[in-house]
Amino acid sequence: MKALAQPRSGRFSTSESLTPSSHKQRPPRVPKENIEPNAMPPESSLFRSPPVSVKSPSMKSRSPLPPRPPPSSTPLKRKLSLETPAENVSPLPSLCDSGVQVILRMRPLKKDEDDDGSQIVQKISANSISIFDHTFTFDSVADTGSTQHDIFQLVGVPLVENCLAGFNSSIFAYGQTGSGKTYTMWGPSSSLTADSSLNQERGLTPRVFEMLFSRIHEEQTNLSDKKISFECHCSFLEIYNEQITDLLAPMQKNLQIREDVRTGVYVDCLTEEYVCQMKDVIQLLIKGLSNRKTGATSVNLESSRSHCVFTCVVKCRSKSMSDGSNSLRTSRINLVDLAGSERQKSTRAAGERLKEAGNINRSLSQLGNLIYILAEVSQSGKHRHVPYRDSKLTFLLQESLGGNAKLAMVCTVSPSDRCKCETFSTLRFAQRAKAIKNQAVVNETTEDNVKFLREQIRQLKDELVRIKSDGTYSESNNKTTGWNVQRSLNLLRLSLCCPRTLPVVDDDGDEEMEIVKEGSETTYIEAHSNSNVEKASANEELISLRDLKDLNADISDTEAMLVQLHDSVSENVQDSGQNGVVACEIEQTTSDECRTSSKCKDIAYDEFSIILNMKDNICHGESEPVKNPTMRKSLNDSCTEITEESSAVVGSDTVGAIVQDQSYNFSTSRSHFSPCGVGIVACESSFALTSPKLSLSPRLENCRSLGVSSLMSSSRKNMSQLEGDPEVLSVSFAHNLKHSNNNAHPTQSSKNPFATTEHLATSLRQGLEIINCHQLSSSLRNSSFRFRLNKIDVGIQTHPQEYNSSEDSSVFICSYCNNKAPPSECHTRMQDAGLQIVPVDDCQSASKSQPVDRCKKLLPKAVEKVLAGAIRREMALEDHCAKQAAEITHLSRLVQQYKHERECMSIIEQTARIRSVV
Ligand SMILES: Nc1ncnc2c1ncn2[C@@H]1O[C@H](COP(=O)(O)OP(=O)(O)OP(=O)(O)O)[C@@H](O)[C@H]1O
Repeated sequence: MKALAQPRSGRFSTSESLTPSSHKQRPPRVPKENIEPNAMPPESSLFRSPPVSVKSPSMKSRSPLPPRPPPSSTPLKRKLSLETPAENVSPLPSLCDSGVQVILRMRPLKKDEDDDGSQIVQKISANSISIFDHTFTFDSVADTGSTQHDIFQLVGVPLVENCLAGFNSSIFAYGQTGSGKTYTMWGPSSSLTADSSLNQERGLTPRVFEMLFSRIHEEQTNLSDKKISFECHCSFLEIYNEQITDLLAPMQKNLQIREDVRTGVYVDCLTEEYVCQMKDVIQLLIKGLSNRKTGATSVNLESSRSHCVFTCVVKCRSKSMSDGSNSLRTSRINLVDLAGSERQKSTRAAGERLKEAGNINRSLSQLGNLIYILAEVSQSGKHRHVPYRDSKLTFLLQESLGGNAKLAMVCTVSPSDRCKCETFSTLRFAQRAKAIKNQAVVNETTEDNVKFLREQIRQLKDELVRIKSDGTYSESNNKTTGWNVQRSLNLLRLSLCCPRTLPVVDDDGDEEMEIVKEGSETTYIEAHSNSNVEKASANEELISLRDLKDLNADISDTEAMLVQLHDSVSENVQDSGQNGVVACEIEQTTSDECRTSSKCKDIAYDEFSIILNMKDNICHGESEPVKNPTMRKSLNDSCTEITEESSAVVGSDTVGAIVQDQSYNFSTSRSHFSPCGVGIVACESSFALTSPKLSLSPRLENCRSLGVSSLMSSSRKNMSQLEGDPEVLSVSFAHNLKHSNNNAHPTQSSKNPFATTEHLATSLRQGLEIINCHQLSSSLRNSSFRFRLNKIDVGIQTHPQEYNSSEDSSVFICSYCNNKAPPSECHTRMQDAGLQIVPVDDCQSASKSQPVDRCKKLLPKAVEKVLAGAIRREMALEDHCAKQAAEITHLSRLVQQYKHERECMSIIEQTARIRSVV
């Protein structure tokens, strides 16, 4: 059985609520109603709408509240905004923007409090009090002499009238323990007797129902032109230690709060009793209150230890005698007696009482927080997260707090000096509550509504048939129905685009809250999880979104890497200039020139040689005769540290290095391996560009903060030979990366996440193509790498086979003197030195102050370390990126499939909803 069902005709009769994404959305808040806070509701006007402010555009523009969607966005909304209460001709509910009515009630001093008879709280006018030179103003102040009848007149009568007019209405009693909340709401238990009408102490609730039944009878008698029937159903629950218990069936504990698109929030399995007379209500009150958790504290002998909510849903069906039109008004009354806040110091609670007190205070604090936020939103107009789901109380009563209900709050205080802290706290709470603006609507469905909705159903059915038949969507039909079939899809798109910060679809606090609490995906899920079907889809969606989120993060990382690589590739292309030789090539640039060349220096610092090239060279190197088996194994494993013994490398390539502003030049022989086995053995692969591997996407997260940049010396000419103009590729790549980055950025949205995903994949592919081109080119020609390791700037340069083949292969650069020398001679020298890589100006520097030995030791180790690490990373990244690429493809397919299913699902759901409404 459903209870606490919030009639939401004001919601669901708007087109907004007809969309799957908006069923939880609160009606947008509008400017403050221009009525006196304490103004009584309209004269008994069951079928006359209560005062409603007409929202003119100018009024809207002055609103401090969050901007609303344009009123003409949908037909239903348009009607809603144009409606005037006087005319009351619209089939749609009238709208009433109302502030919270706050009454301050002071209970008389108790005997034990009456030390000197002085009261710290003084009533200074009908609606204000003073306390220690502070003045607080509310809607009304009921001092110690006020009676139960006074309170009823202040809040009870308006509640009844509002209820009969079709508004949801709530009264909350808030205050510290022992301040008189229970007394105010129900009266003393002795007052709840069969003949309670004679008891002057009976509380607000019995008085309200007395009046309600009386007014119902009155309406049925007086309005002779209409046939009217009323139905009232009551439920009674308590929230004790964050668990809901049915007070009318106390065996039913730990009930769950659920939400329904049509009826709103309700408590599952809560007993609802039909009541038609006062006696019925009194019985329920007695039963419920006797089941409520109470306990004795030092402050209150019969302290309520739970929040309790008495709810009555009143349905009024009327049929006009003149034109035979039917209408249904549904309103809901919530009478809430909150547990009292208490300080352990004053109540000296212990054991179970202490635990209760903790829960009570926490729950009240969450309520206070929510009130604070709602007040701030109402006053500043700023959009904020409203944490309705922080507690059962706020979640259950969310409609009363800032939503579709008229709310009155009776704040009770003790005038005793002992309670000044709690009293101040209550006064501040009351002041904040006063600032909240609810937006109540008349919950009425008329025949015109039904006609309108029938027409919508017809159109939706047509749309559904059309989409089922050809899978297309008609925008024109969308305009006529006012319902956007693609909205859910757009939400998905937005979610996909901004997985970390989902868009707030409307100024609905609850949805916003989900964003903060559950994360972006959850928001979307929550917003769509009011049916099992939706939940199932939502779960799938969640999985997809999470996957995409992770994937996006990975792609972002990869892209960042690619951008860096691309930058350096571009730079390298520039540096290569016309001759295609890197600027720092040792053969063409002396070490001094390198040092003095700012360009060279800039490049040298914080840059690292291209990892991919190393990998490629290793692969190519395998086809070369391997004279050092140890090294070969090392290469193949790619992960082991290369030992110095295995570093007797000589190839036809030349390796240059710059160590701490010193340039070194090294010669290698083709018949040997380098210590790192990378980029030194010349390759013989073809220039022909085969399809590049998709997976290469270096990732530098563990790269010891090495700045990475490729300095491969591939000329434009070579690139063109490979495939197209490299610059064209580069530009395209850069453009794509930039574009992809923009789209992938969490705070930025894109219109098409599917395109984004594919776009990223495309960018990755293109980027990798370029890198591979460079790899290929560089491995064939020459390349130089530079990096910085432990404050050492290192550069490595390889010279291509062709280059060397053009030279006399028996002659290469001497690593000692930087002169061309016969290999045997140089080899001997290198062996003597015990190093494969030696300073280029070793001969010269030996005579200088620079300690040559130190450089000799330093360089190989540094190079080995970094290169071995680089190879390892590169291999891992290759696998990783291959997986990513596969994942992207898979997800793209899933998303496309989901898109179609979702569209169809939305239409089916909407049709079902409208059918159920009708
Ligand atoms: N306005 C009042 N006139 C006379 N007696 C009052 C008034 N308000 C409260 N009392 C008395 O004060 C005592 C405490 O009141 P009550 O139980 O209503 O406090 P409470 O705020 O509900 O406390 P708790 O939060 O602990 O349940 C009761 O004995 C009640 O009869």
